[in-house]
Formats: sequence, structure tokens, C-alpha cells
Amino acid sequence: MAQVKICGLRRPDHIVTAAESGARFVGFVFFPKSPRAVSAEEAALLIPHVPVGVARVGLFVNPDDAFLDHTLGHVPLDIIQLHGSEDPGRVAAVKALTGLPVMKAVGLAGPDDLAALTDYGLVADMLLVDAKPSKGGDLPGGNGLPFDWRLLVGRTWLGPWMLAGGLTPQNVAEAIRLTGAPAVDVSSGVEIEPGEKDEGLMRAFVAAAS
Ligand SMILES: O=C(O)c1ccccc1NCC(=O)[C@H](O)[C@H](O)COP(=O)(O)O
Repeated sequence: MAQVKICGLRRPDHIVTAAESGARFVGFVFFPKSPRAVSAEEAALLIPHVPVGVARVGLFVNPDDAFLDHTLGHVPLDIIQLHGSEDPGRVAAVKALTGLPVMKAVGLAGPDDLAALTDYGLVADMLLVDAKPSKGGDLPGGNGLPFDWRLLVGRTWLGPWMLAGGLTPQNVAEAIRLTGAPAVDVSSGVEIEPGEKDEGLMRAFVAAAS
């Protein structure tokens, strides 16, 4: 059983479905290249549909201070998710700037990537363990690609973490069983096409993760 984050929501009715299904986190993508991107102004109209008790996660890729200030000036968020090449010092700086908890995404492709989990685990409030994006890819995340979950078997964690990367209603239970993930995150696996969430898939995913 794991808590669920559904990322890349862009419609009020989908936010309601995610929350009613039992998702405990909803993610809004503030990265213009993403097919799930929303502007601060658009997100400001979506946020009121997030029920109390569901965490509002803002997803950023290498944001500068001005972009963070602009977004947070329009959109009340509970967690900042950094999904770019931000180093631990930048993670600490974003925490200080925003006063919000920071979840840092760490991409895994092989054993050599595991050290970053320790480095970021010392400064971030939470880790999002995702598949490492392919070199030259357009998106640092949201690619619907899993990584080898066996990399995480038996690992001791410094703090809270979330498993992501190619999760679906069909594979999420096995991913949780194998890794012991306390929380899981999904975007592509609950979409009928990039950026278009499906209510039935969202319900099935949360049920399979619970
Ligand atoms: O979702 C996006 O479009 C996205 C774009 C740029 C950076 C990160 C992005 N998503 C980050 C997430 O938290 C996704 O939910 C996570 O990478 C898992 O995505 P998926 O493999 O599609 O389930």
C-alpha cells in the first residue's frame, strides 16, 4: 500500500477524480515544453479544486528565483518539485527562498546513479526516484519509462521518497512490492495521449497502489 501522486493535471474534473480516487498528491507542471504544462495563471484557476488534505505539488525544471516568485505569487503550493539538474546547493537555496518543502527528482539508469540519492537525501525534504531521461530527450521526466527497480531492493533511506517512471495500473503493485516504495507517482501511465489524463486509468492506478 502506497500513497499516490498524480502529476500533470490540467482540468478541474480530473483533479476531483484524482482526489476522490484517493490520490494524496496532485502535481502541476510549470515547464513550458511539457504537454502537461500549465501557466501560473491557469494553475491559479485549478488550485481551488484541490481538496484539503491533498498536497499541491508544483513541478519545476531549473527554475530561477524570479520564475519561482512569479509562480508562487499566483499559485499556493505545498511542495516544490525540482526535476532538472539542480545541485544540492540549489535545492537548499530554493527551500530558503520559498519556505516550502522541496522534493528533488533523481534519475536512475544504473548503480552509478545511486550515490545521488544520498547526496540529495541530505538536503531535500523528499526524493522522487525516477527513470533517468535519455540523452537529448526533450523532457527530464514524464516520459513513461521505467528503470530497473531491483536497484532499490534492500536500500536504507534517509527520509521520505516516492517511486516514479513508467508506472501503470498494471505494474504499480509489483513496483511497490519489490521496492517497498511508501509513495508512487504517475503521469503517462494514466493518460490516453500525452497530456490527456483518463479518469478510469487514474482510478485503476490508485486502486492498484492501495
Ligand atoms: O510530466 C512531465 O511532462 C514532466 C516534464 C518535465 C519534467 C518532469 C515532468 N514530470 C515529472 C513527474 O513527476 C512525472 O510524474 C514522473 O517523471 C513520472 O512520469 P511518467 O513516467 O510519465 O509516469
